[in-house]
Amino acid sequence: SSIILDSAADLNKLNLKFDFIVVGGGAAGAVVANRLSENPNNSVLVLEAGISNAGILDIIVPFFSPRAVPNTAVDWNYSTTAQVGLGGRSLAYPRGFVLGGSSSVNDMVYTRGSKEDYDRWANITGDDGWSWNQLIPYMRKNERFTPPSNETTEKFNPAVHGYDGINTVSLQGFPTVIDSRVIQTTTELAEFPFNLDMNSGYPLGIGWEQQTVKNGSRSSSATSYLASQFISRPNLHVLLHARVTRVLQTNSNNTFRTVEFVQDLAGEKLTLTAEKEVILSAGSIGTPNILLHSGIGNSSTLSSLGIDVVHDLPSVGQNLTDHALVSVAFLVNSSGTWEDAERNATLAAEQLAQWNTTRTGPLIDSPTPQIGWLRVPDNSSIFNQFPDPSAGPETPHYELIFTSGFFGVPPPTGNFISIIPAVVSPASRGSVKLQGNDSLSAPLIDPNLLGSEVDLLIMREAIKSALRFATAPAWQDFVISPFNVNSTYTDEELDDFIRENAGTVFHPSGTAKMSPKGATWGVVDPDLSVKGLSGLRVVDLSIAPLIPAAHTQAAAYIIGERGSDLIKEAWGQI
Ligand SMILES: Cc1cc2nc3c(=O)[nH]c(=O)nc-3n(C[C@H](O)[C@H](O)[C@H](O)COP(=O)(O)OP(=O)(O)OC[C@H]3O[C@@H](n4cnc5c(N)ncnc54)[C@H](O)[C@@H]3O)c2cc1C
Repeated sequence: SSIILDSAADLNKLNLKFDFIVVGGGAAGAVVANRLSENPNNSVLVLEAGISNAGILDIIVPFFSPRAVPNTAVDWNYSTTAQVGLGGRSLAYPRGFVLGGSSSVNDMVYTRGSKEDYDRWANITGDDGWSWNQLIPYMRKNERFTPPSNETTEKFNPAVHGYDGINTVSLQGFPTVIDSRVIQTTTELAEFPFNLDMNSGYPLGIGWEQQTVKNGSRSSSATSYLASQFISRPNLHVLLHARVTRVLQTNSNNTFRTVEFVQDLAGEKLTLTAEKEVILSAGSIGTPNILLHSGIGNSSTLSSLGIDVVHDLPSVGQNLTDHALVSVAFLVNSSGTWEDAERNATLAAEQLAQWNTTRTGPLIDSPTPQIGWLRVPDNSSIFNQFPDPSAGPETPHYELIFTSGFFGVPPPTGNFISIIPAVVSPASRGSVKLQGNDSLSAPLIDPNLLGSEVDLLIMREAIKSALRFATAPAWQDFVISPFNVNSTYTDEELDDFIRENAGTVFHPSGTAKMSPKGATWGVVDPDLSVKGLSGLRVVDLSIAPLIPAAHTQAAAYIIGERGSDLIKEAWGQI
């Protein structure tokens, strides 16, 4: 009996009390709901603003992930403020509006980040529980590593994976025209070494992508942590179309266990009170938005917006950090790139039929067969001007994402591949702010992409690196020429190219960041409880004090796993 409900009236009829109310059924929220409801004595409710994930082809078929967002029914359909670092452009800023949250709409790349990334969290928070070594058990609780049955260990290191976790992680199952050339390049150009497994804590080098795909379909937090065997627990309920507008004081002044929500944007405001705790898992945009509308934030800014201040916490919504990317496209002399099916409806229909009938073919994989993680050399003049923004010498400054097709809308003719550099240890910081006191209006989202000069300089180097990669002998009978940028560009021309073309990897983090217990800055303590309040915790990527140099879903899952244990610990359940 599935207990996913659509209407609060149906929930009320059940006449239940809930120990824990989880706000947002995304990557981290679904983990919390699953782990807390393992204990049959805990009654757990998830309030998810978005829709059901069931039956939506664009989020089930891995290769269709770029169609899932932006501007669809499963997207919050946000956009950013004008980005200074991008020449004043505003970008679409998708977030999953669906059970599973952004894990239901993301591109399925699964990367943990570096050991140094998490050790830096431990240093900043003063809690060694956030160090890499202590988080390994939580990485393994998340991961059910399931390489294709014919896969050898030439593509991964079996020793670093979890095999009994809940979320399936696999390797690409269908070959692409770039695979052998990318790997051959690692034997030809010393600056691009092969890395057998980028999830070992030591990501530097070029290697095979690991992806959240199970038997040819997306594995999201909704299909894994909220799979039927879990959602059928009598002590776990999920209410969809339930958009939390505020958390409210319960009884005493500093206790916040009551949530206010709406099901219909024009409808009445409903409230529910948790017996034990409310857990905000609404993500790096949703969580600060709820806190600010609740009067928890910078008191003078809130007052000026006409919001009653209940708790002065100036860091709420600050520290928004994201990864910028830009695509370097190459014209190639080969068929077998994405453009073939993009320009041929018959071929596209055949591929879908193959996926439908046998879960084989090109649609079973995310669009990213290989990835590289690289550093600007230590002796670069960049570091005479700016401190190194990375977590340490084993942590990348930038990433190269390899695809066997044109990233974005392809030109009318020609076959393409793309190498997509991204700045993964950025210095730029932005913010989530309110535009007014209407709790249903969209917040002002400023990721400040490439807003710090050092990030722009690193992006320049990353583009040059992508261009050098494609000059290896491995590409000589394949690449005809770079298509949208080339090695004759001056630094000024590169900067113009970046500002005109850069976008986001969709990794907003850090807007409710952790700090040491007792610190006057930060939003949550290392146990993820909101500073100065009781009954209220945050468990999602917003608590990251610094963005990991990685695609961020693994971090969100890890936070969900450790966060669940911290809650159980607080209630004497472990
Ligand atoms: C287009 C896209 C591509 C991406 N690609 C990758 C990738 O390939 N690899 C990778 O590792 N990461 C990727 N990411 C990022 C990754 O998915 C996120 O970092 C991760 O999902 C964050 O987890 P979270 O739990 O913090 O938030 P989310 O997963 O976003 O969950 C937040 C949930 O809260 C709900 N919510 C928000 N506000 C409210 C409210 N007021 N009331 C009730 N519910 C609310 C949302 O609807 C959502 O379900 C991508 C993201 C996007 C958008």
